[in-house]
Amino acid sequence: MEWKKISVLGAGSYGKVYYAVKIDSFLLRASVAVVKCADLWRSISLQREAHILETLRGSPNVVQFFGADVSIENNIPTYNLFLEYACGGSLHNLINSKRGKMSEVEIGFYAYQLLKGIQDVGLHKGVHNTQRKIKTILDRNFCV
Ligand SMILES: Nc1ncnc2c1ncn2[C@@H]1O[C@H](COP(=O)(O)OP(=O)(O)OP(=O)(O)O)[C@@H](O)[C@H]1O
Repeated sequence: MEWKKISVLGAGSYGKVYYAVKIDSFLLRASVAVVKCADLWRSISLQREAHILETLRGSPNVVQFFGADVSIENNIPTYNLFLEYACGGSLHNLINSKRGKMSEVEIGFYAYQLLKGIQDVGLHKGVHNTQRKIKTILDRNFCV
């Protein structure tokens, strides 16, 4: 059973981000994920991200890490990092869609969850001393 890349969600400096599905025809079940892809030779930042997310598995305010592998795409070894799909898009896009205007209640709502996520990252020994970048993406309930 393989993940099938369906569409491009975005891109980072390392490569592209895809929406992907995996169909289990035996159990009649479909799973969705996000796949971040980079040429293997320039995937060090993604590998580091995988390591950090691995140590944060189970944290409710951090996107879940499903695993990583290497595949051959157009004869090029490609590193794939599989993540929980956050269907709400990025907090940055949400703020832009509101032309930068948010109520105090909304700001408090997102700030609280953001701080909870940062706390999870900060509490984890494995992430200590690692340069951290926090990306805020939203789930279907518009929670960080
Ligand atoms: N788990 C996810 N669920 C939904 N969309 C995602 C997810 N992860 C990333 N994306 C989408 O892909 C885009 C790029 O992702 P990513 O966070 O890796 O890039 P970046 O942080 O902008 O890049 P860089 O790390 O090079 O600065 C995001 O802006 C977002 O739209």
